[in-house]
Amino acid sequence: MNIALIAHDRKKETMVNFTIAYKDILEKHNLYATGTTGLRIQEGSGLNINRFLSGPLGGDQQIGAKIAEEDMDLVIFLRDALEAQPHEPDIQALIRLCDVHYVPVATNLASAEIFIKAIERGDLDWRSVRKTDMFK
Ligand SMILES: O=C(CO)COP(=O)(O)O
Repeated sequence: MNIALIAHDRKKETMVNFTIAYKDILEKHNLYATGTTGLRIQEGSGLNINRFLSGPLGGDQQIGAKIAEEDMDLVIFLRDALEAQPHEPDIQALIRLCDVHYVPVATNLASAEIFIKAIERGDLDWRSVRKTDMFK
């Protein structure tokens, strides 16, 4: 399964700790991240991450493109809801595309933990069916 991991600056430590805590699950999947988040995860957890550009430089849009192409199965986006981001339109666009394409998206740690356990149980296995059938 393809999983995107994104965190705003004040949530990056939480993201790193999350990936360390769930490394045994995450390492079975293809992991993608925006630039700085990906670097921090790699350094902190040792997980292998496919890194895009930093968010403000277009990384959210690059992940959005994968969502639009039905090539992303889960997005964990630990947003900072208390600080304005210069690239807010990109963030909104990414989340909008998750809704358009039925991609589960967790925007805080509590929902991220539920999704990661759901993946382990196989609750998101329907994604592979959608990928092959829906956009033929
Ligand atoms: O800004 C981001 C998401 O909107 C994250 O980008 P970085 O991972 O490069 O900090």
